[in-house]
Amino acid sequence: MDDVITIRDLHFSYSREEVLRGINLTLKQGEVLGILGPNGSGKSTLMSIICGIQKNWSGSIEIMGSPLKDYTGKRLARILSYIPQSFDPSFDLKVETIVSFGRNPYLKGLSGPGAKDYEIIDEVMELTEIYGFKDRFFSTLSGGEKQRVVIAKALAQEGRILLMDEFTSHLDPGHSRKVGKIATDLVRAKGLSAMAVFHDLNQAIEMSDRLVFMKEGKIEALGEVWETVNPDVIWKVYGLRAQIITNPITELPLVVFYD
Ligand SMILES: Nc1ncnc2c1ncn2[C@@H]1O[C@H](COP(=O)(O)OP(=O)(O)OP(=O)(O)O)[C@@H](O)[C@H]1O
Repeated sequence: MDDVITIRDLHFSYSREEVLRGINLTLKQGEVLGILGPNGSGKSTLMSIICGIQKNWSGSIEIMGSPLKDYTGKRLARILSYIPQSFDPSFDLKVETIVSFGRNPYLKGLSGPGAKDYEIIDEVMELTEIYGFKDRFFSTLSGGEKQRVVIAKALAQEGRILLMDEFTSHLDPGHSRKVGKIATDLVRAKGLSAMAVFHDLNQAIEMSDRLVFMKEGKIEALGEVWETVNPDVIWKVYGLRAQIITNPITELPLVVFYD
């Protein structure tokens, strides 16, 4: 498998204290890489560096074989789609308009989206089950509905790499599974690659090919699910005692906490 993102010795600090302290990891073509770790361990910071929001980092990051620092914003946006934890537009806009922003990296000059763009916009709104309220204003939606709009916008961007930061955390269990599955099925069907931050360990196990456990800006464990999910790692990372059993349906690890 080729690597679509390669990160070597990444360091970053917002002020004096380092938040990322020597991160080494790769995202392989076609995989979902789940990122786990307690609050403040640096997961969102890592995502925001990869998608070009945070700048003053040191180390090396290559995306599709080119240094991240060589990308323009528009070129990066055609490759990377970022789904943040929350999205707060400064103006209240209709759902369809927000989803259509996903097509911006493809538009020329001041021209708006064309027929082909609208085909894609409609398709992703159907997929994420928001088509029914495409003419409503964003501010009138529930938290979970808003999150589905943000996911649709990212899908409309058609990046080869999806970066998803706790992207199902506002969703009810039904939509969380459904939207999670849409994203991972899409990654697999279209040969995309994804990095996704999770807090729910069992959801991360189900959705990911490999897992990264972060703690205090460092990687504690990295590898396939059965290699990384064990009581020692969970104790070190979260300070929680857990037993790992085999999920009788998926045959994947199932984490049961007993603290
Ligand atoms: N804009 C900022 N300015 C200063 N410090 C920040 C800023 N954003 C994050 N931090 C700090 O950086 C550290 C890592 O934060 P980050 O948001 O990356 O963690 P996280 O693992 O994503 O946490 P969570 O699970 O709570 O979302 C934390 O100590 C946080 O307080």
